[in-house]
Amino acid sequence: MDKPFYIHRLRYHVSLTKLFFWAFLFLSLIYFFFFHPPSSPSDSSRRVLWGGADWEYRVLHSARPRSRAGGHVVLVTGAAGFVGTHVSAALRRRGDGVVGLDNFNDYYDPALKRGRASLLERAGVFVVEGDINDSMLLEKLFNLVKFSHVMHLAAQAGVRYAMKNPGSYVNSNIAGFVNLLEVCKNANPQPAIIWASSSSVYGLNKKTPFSEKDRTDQPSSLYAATKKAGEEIAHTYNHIYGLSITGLRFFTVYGPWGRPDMAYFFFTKNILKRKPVMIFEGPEHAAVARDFTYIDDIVKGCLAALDTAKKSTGSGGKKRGAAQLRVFNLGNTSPEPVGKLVSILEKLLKIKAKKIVLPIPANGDVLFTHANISLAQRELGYKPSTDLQTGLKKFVRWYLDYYLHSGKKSAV
Ligand SMILES: O=C(O)[C@H]1O[C@H](OP(=O)(O)OP(=O)(O)OC[C@H]2O[C@@H](n3ccc(=O)[nH]c3=O)[C@H](O)[C@@H]2O)[C@H](O)[C@@H](O)[C@@H]1O
Repeated sequence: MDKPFYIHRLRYHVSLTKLFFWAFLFLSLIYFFFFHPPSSPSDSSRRVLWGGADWEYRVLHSARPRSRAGGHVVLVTGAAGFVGTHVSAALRRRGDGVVGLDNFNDYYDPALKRGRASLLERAGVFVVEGDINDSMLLEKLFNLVKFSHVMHLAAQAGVRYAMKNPGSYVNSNIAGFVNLLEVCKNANPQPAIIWASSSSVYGLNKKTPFSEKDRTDQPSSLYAATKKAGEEIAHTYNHIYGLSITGLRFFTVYGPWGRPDMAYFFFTKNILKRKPVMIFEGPEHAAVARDFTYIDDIVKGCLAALDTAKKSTGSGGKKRGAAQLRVFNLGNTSPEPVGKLVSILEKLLKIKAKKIVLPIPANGDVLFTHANISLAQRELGYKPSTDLQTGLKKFVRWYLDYYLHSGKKSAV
């Protein structure tokens, strides 16, 4: 017996609905897997924030050295970062052409990064918003400007965060670094590269003070491992393409406009808010110590590394001769226990800290750092001159001014 007409119509509607449902699901999956931007804090490369005549004018203007004779033309990656801001400002102050690059990721309060970029803007440095993983952007910048140097300070920093977001370290410190070197090696002329390694590469090394000749094959955090990988990658690009590369192993850099994820910074915040600070200690109550190094000393070391860097020898991806490859410790040669850091802050803030002493968690932190700086002293004339008390005094003055007197909210 024939089914009534409305039954056929109903079936037709049901299969049409099913078809739409499956088509929608299929398209959603394609969008999610192929077009959905990744959520890593350091990846903003898919947002196009650059280009256009006005943008090009600003890049070219920023890249122009103050005097036409001499003067370097430097691309500073991570320019809105702590060290990047100070180095960019110092280069510009002495007349070099400086173009900044930063992805303004939200690893810590991006408002602080925007504040640093405004500071640079006023000093005549344009900070391009973009990612070191964006080859098209890097190529565009190198097509516009003949950079003599790249000061590569963009990185995923922080030792302990590597356990939470390992991918961001691989993305910035390895993939991003390789991407930058690929563009540098193809550039004509090739720039000389100075980049930020880290004292953490010494890892479980027991010999102190740490010398550049000591072993660095026992990293105790993924962060340290990616910085060590960077040093090996630098060797390869120097060897194959004739890029001149200088790695700087920074030792716990601190100071005004610093990083809110670092202990001295969030200890200050906690003490002011009457919240406890946790002081880590080693086995048998051994003090955990760092060779805290003040930002102005680090800036001098960075500029000296840039000024003594020899030219790369290759061009357009071809090596034409052996090129310079260097690595230097930039520390303070004066390790101080974390407890001492807290007692200096207590005096400067005139507030007693609520201290909780606890065993150092297995989170990648090392117990002790101490730089031997004789190589940097000899080759760069590097001579740190700021002790922890003096440096923290300057930091606290800035902190109070920036957060309390200006009414800004402190976010970690
Ligand atoms: O110089 C370096 O190689 C590294 O210095 C710092 O790493 P770190 O020395 O661990 O600096 P903080 O995170 O500020 O820690 C300083 C000290 O305070 C200790 N700490 C940290 C946090 C805390 O709650 N309590 C505490 O006692 C740490 O164990 C460490 O000894 C930076 O965060 C890294 O990006 C950099 O590469």
